[in-house]
Amino acid sequence: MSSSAPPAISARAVTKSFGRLSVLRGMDLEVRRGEVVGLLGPNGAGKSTLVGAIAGVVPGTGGTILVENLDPSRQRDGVSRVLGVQLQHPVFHEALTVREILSIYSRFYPRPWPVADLLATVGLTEQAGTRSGRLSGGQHQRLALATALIGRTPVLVLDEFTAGLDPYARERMWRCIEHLRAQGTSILIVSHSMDEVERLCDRIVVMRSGRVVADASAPELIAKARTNDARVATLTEAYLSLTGAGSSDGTGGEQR
Ligand SMILES: Nc1ncnc2c1ncn2[C@@H]1O[C@H](COP(=O)(O)OP(=O)(O)OP(=O)(O)O)[C@@H](O)[C@H]1O
Repeated sequence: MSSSAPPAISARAVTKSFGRLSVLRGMDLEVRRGEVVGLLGPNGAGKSTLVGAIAGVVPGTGGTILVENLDPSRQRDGVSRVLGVQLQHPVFHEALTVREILSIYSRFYPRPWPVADLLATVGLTEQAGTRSGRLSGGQHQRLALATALIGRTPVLVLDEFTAGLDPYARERMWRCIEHLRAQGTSILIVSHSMDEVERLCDRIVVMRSGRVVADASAPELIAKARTNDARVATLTEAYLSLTGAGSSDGTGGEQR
């Protein structure tokens, strides 16, 4: 891809507060075209808030966000044509079947993934006629991923897309992402799985308390953490070292 092409996603100095809680505190993140980037951070660090801001569904966000040079807060229609998003807790109409939900989503895109093919890809063929309210947790998660993929958009943002999936389904989804990556799709993956980001991502952004604490490849992150602690040998150990071990103590926003 030409180096002059704008990034798939560019977030600069992004801020967001909920009342007195400052959740994003000058967050920077870039996903270049064709790149797969992982976003890691403790519970409450602000990852899903950033995903919502990129999707244009978090009002009152400061800083600059561009998706393929489009502003999600002002150019929602344009952004929705280039960006597929899986939110962390999507809600579907419980009375609609899996096939009906995907058929509705497919109408928003000019060249959607054929529903039957997509059902096979995410392993939901047998549940095509099942109402979404009757799906198991993992099946609901597969449906959520399918709604993000159906537009065959050049940019994807996936928020914990394999959470709750069995190992077989997880492997299947990882292969699907590898296939999309090979086709040049630009992807941001929010995850708590070190295996997942190590396997899929070219680069990993680690955030804490609404800011970036590291942005590098997995081997670079390990090397960086090792300069402070020579015992660091794995990505998990590097992550714990970079974010402060045992840091799931309200490590999200800070009161202003
Ligand atoms: N709509 C909202 N109103 C008030 N506070 C919110 C809202 N959405 C998120 N928050 C708060 O913002 C902080 C960051 O939440 P966010 O969901 O972005 O974290 P996260 O990094 O995605 O966490 P996790 O890993 O647990 O999914 C949390 O303290 C959360 O309670």
